[in-house]
Amino acid sequence: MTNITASPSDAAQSMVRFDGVSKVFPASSGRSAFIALDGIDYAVPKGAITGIIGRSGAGKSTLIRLVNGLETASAGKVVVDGVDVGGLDAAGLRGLRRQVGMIFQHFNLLSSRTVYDNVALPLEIAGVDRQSIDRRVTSLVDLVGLSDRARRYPAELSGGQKQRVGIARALATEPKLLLSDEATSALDPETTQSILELLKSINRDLGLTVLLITHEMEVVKTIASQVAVIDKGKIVESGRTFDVFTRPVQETTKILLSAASGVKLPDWISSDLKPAPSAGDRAFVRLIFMGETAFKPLTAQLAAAIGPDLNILAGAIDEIAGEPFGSLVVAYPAEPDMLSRAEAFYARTGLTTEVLGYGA
Ligand SMILES: Nc1ncnc2c1ncn2[C@@H]1O[C@H](COP(=O)(O)OP(=O)(O)OP(=O)(O)O)[C@@H](O)[C@H]1O
Repeated sequence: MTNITASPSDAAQSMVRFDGVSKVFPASSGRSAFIALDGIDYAVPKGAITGIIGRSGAGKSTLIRLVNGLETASAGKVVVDGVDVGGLDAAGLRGLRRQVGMIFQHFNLLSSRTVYDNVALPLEIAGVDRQSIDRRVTSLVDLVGLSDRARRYPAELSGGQKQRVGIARALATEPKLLLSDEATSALDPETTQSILELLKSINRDLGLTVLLITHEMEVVKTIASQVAVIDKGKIVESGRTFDVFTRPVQETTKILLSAASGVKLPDWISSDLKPAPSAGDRAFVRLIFMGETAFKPLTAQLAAAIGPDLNILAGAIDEIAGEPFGSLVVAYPAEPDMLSRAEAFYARTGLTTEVLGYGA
């Protein structure tokens, strides 16, 4: 298991730290007690966009709701910018929620209030004076590109515009941390991209830390520099998005990412592959191009090293967390001299490879 354990030096660098956090929902009306989170140790770095991914029911929502005190931990500590959330009284929690904004899948806007008044609401609750509210709301509505819609009601807005209002409202109290709970899951792909661009620019320009949960791998791949994978209430893998997406270790991660990164072999090939070669078989190998190797003409060199028996089956070039990433699936005879020539070539060029199996 790869895991980020906060050391004293990175404690100062983390916006959120989960220290041995568990959450047990007690038994109720015929349901037995349920362990939703089980010993989470994880540090969310300051200033970054971090994604939490996992299957439905893995514990993502529970984890994120612990950060702003919407849930309380059954064991362990959740520390937000140095403050132990479990130790806060009601006034402390109100203060925390000014520091931690949140956006939701279904926007959660008040339908009876205009765009302007929805964004103003957290400031009214915080007792900010009218003039300061006006200044702040005007600039936030402008920041999210809705100046011409400020007097409209939610029902008059598209989904993307509603989420822009949600973002402006979440930023009203100048939080240090923005939590995003499936914020683009109800939006079409084009609108999703525009919301992700907005979140990216807010992260970059305001230095706001973003922690998002999503079942959409594209979202993480597009904007998150860090990712953690949660499965049955445990963090099973975490690290730089590029590393986790290009070299997933855990089976859960591989399944989650299979459609989002690299090239998937057609089923008619992958279902027939064996772990060891028989006479006359070919080796099916995935070549991964990243960093410098993404820009080198290695396919032609591989063809020269293997000869005319090299078969290129599938390929794609992609970008993960802003870094280029290419993947090519090739096949060649699994004969000893051919395999050793290929191995020598991979060693010489530093290409990352994965033997998918052997078959005809
Ligand atoms: N208040 C509750 N009482 C009892 N069980 C709960 C409660 N809230 C969540 N759970 C259970 O805890 C588990 C984790 O739920 P959670 O909503 O955190 O998962 P998730 O990864 O966000 O899933 P999804 O992507 O489907 O929203 C689920 O099995 C859920 O049924």
